[in-house]
Amino acid sequence: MTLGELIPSLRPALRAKLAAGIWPQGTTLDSDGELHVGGSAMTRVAARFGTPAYVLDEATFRRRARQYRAALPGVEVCYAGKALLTRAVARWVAQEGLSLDVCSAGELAVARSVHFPADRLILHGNAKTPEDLKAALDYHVGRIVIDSTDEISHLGPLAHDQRVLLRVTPDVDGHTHHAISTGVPDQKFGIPLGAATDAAGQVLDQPGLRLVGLHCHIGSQLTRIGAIEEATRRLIGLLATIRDQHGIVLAQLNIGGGHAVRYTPGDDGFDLAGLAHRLTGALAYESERHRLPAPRLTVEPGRALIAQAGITLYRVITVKHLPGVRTFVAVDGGMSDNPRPALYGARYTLQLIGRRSLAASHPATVVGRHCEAGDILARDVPLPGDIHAGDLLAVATTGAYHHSLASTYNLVGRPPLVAVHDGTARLLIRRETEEDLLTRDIGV
Ligand SMILES: Cc1ncc(COP(=O)(O)O)c(C=O)c1O
Ligand SMILES: N[C@@H](CCCC[NH3+])C(=O)O
Repeated sequence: MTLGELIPSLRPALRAKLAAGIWPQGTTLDSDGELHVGGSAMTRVAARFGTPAYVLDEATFRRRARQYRAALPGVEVCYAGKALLTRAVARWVAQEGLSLDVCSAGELAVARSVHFPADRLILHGNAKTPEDLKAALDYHVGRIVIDSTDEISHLGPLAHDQRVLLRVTPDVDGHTHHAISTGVPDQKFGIPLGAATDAAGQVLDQPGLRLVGLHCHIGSQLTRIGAIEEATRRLIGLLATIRDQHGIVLAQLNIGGGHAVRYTPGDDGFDLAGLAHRLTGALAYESERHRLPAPRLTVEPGRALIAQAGITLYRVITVKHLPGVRTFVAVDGGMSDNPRPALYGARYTLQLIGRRSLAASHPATVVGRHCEAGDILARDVPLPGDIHAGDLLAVATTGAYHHSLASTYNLVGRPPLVAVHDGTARLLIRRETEEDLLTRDIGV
């Protein structure tokens, strides 16, 4: 029996400190190492659903959604479903009054399955297939964001009074990892600023399309709000040029998402209040300068709404101490459930859970079970020196781009996604089984 169990009034004092703003809201670590998320004990979740497991705290997501709506009054907040989309998440998005960005017929099918309001859906994609476009037109999605001049001729003949935005590359560097930097000329998304006025003319020539605004998205995990402000200013300038050239005033300006979150205590956060302030100023100034009515703004955060709501639970399988080299702690997941370290050099905050260790912390490298030396989940993170096989580890801030980026590499089935709320835990996505994997393998 732990001290906390013997003397319940001592429990708060015995709680260990968790880094602020990284774990789901209200997460606590008890004196016995139990981690509570959304009122559920994570050792019980691990026992019930197995490991690895993604856990998602509904209240954290809803709170972030409300914070966004409160910080940006009058601005449409559109959740970018690519970060994590399931039917439950789509319902939460609908209930919180957000719009939803989908970027494939598959994501649209999830939205459709919960009757997500079509007028609050925005379809994205730099290479939408005929199936993507057909699905969007069938469901009458509110807006399609045109990404290329080819797409104008693909979509135009199929559409009837379809509202569209034009995605423009504003030539603004978001100063983020090059793989997720999309505001600069040398990347695949959008139409260059210099070509956008002509492209707008091509859209206006299509009787089936109704051009209602412009879009830009300069990248992901952005910390510099000045870059988003600059892109906004440039696009308002473009609205004026389009008015001057084509005699049409576009009413909508979607400035994308990309707002950063903190994965480790040392990371820069994102100044949402600062962004709101700078956008209000930029919108008023540029609209006045160009004698334009202020367009309705849309923001499209994915990560900033859902990353902090998620954690991942792993079981330690082996520990290798290589003297003078490093300690490798190998867990039962890896790059198939989290490719972000391999893709972007991402770093995380980890916690041993399920027991309290008094051993001193040492740097260890947490690796996965896949057949790649680069299958590293966390390099040189402090873990108790007595960590051993059978221990449980929790990794914070895994709500965004984990489940959605997962693969079945080495034919390891993808983990379940468990939602926690008010002390209950329920399965949103079940674990992928060997039978699931074999079902698609139909040629013998
Ligand atoms: C068009 C568009 N909107 C929104 C997002 C959401 O990005 P994030 O999750 O970084 O907010 C993305 C992804 O970068 C995107 O491509
Ligand atoms: N997958 C990236 C974000 C991509 C954003 C989508 N355009 C990440 O995990 O950081």
